[in-house]
Amino acid sequence: MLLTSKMHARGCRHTFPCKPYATCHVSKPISHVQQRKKTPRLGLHVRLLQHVTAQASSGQASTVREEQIAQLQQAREEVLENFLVWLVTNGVEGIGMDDSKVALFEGLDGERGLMAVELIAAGEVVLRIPLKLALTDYPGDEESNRLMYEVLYSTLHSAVLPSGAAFWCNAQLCCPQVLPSAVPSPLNNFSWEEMQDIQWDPAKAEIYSADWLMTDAYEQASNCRQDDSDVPLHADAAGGAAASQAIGGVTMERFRWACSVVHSRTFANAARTGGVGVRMLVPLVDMINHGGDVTASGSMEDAQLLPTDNVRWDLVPPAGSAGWVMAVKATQDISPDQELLLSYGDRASDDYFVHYGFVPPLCNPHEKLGEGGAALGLYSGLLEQGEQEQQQQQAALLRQSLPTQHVDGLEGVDSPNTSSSSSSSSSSSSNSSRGDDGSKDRGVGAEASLLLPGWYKLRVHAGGRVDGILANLFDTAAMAISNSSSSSGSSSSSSSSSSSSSRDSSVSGHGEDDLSSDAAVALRCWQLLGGMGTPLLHDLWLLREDARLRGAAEEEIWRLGHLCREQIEREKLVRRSGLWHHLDCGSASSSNVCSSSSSSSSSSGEDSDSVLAAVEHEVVGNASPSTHPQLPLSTNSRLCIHFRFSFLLEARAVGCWQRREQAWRQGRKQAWSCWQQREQAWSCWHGVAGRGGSRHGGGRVHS
Ligand SMILES: C[S@@+](CC[C@H](N)C(=O)[O-])C[C@H]1O[C@@H](n2cnc3c(N)ncnc32)[C@H](O)[C@@H]1O
Repeated sequence: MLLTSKMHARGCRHTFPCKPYATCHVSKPISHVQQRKKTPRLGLHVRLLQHVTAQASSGQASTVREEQIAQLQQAREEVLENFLVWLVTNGVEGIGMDDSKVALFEGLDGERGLMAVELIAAGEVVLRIPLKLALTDYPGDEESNRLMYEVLYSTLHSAVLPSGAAFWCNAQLCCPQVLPSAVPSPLNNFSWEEMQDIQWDPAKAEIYSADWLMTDAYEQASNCRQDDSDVPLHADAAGGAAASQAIGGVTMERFRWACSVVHSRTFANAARTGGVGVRMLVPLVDMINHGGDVTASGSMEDAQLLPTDNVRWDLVPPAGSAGWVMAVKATQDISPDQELLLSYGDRASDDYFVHYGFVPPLCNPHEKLGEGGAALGLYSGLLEQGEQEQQQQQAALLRQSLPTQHVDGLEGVDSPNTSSSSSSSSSSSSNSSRGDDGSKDRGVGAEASLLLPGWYKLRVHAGGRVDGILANLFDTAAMAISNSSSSSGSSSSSSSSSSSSSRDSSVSGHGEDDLSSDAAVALRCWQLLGGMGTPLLHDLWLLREDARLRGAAEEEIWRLGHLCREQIEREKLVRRSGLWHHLDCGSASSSNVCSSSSSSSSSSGEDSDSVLAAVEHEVVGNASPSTHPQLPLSTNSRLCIHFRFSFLLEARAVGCWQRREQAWRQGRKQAWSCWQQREQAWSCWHGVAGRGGSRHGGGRVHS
């Protein structure tokens, strides 16, 4: 079914090098391989950028740089032109011809994509790619270049190696450089030092574990080869045997590259029986960049989401002599010059960061909302190993007390029956190292003590990961606990007769506990942020200075300056609140959130005040770009900072807002009056969580 090496060889020899455009009647290929000056994105092709940056900092004459850039551009243009010709000669429709509405482009950062050159109407099929050109993992397909990929890295040893060999073979023969030389993700190209710069433990853990799996897979496959053993590495005997054949000549580096290509550029359809069906790397479709959802107003306080993707793909069954085709269809009108964007799925930011090497622009509403997949690390690290069993039992108890529609996905939450006691016991064991144990909490000020009960109720022990369903569950759990307590007129321990009374009341009331649970999330954000070495304001300031040094557009510099100013305001708010001192879970926390100097030097309020003032002076005073050892930022550092900022502050906070928004929308006046009463306290929490500045904006009227 798929293109054989022979066909490739024929196509290559006779088509590309000799008469590229005449042969396939492409009359305007060059204009279709458009150069477009795009706003630089995160997730750049590092090698090229590093090259250019190195030249820049070595102070060589700009003409040398320009020449090099021109040469590189020319080489890349050629690659794309050859690729276009290859596509057209192999039956791809919708690109490269006079009447084509779609063109390939390459941004100055080296990222390619597809764009409309003419108006495309919603519903129109814009591209048709014969699936014979794809690399798939469809097992029965003898002709295919098997990309035996089965979602988990652990199976890659029987997967990518065979495909790798075949795949490179194909690529050699058609357009080798069309695939990126390195996928700009931490998995692929972060040094050890850069890894430390990530500062977000769940993401790091994911990278380490994927790294381990890749290494392990490679080693197992190599051993298999060395032993000349026929023992399959995988339950699928064909895959195992293929792996043993294909390892020859494939270096570890190449193997890792193949894994990241597979991860960042393949699509899978859904299997009839559920789960992933056939995984495909489809040329050209793999050039389409991601467009995710945004909130309608651009503010995370808005619950209405708008998709920014404008195309989707469908598999079209064979008709007549033609085989399977992947059809790319517009899902909304696309005007000329607009980029074609495909949704890679509703994922949390760390998923994009780790596997694709970019962070969605502020803000990604799917941090908490994805079903199961959008896992959050909000509560990671709270659980000591030994507690797991106990927590599972408690979770089982809680299950009984929740409305059944909320139970799916529950992994572990304190039981209503035992919430007080278990909270205090677990807080002493699991949080002692973080300094947020009960003794700290006892010293918290009046406003905070209003909020902290929710924190206890929401203590989550879900193996460190919390997903969207679970996050909502926490609310429900808190509601159930609180309502059953209040209906019985006593504390949470009185909710032991879980079941029916808590079910009923949990459905009707969402107010105070919703706020409490938001506070719990906000507090957790605070703590997590506190665990990071780099102060947020400093991060933001670095981003802005970097943008200025890079000569970024005024708009971008202004935006970053604006974010800095907002953050300064938040930090001032937190200082004024008094909560600052009470909730200081250690000097790292305070300095991290609220100062721009290193954690060790800023544990005292005065120190950090003066640093804040200094940054304020720089930011507000719009001083000329500062010199700083980290400047200009490397691509990876910039990516890390965006990740920290976007993921931790904005995304984490959105959960609080969305849930409150929900309460408002559902007309829960109780929630609103509660909100008003706690206005003061909330400004503090939201200052911490990063949404304080815009809370009053947007003209929303609640009565
Ligand atoms: C399927 S490929 C898309 C084509 C890719 N731009 C290229 O040049 O080959 C996925 C990669 O494109 C980049 N990418 C896709 N969507 C992006 C986005 N919204 N922002 C930044 N980079 C994006 C990332 O580097 C990602 O790993």
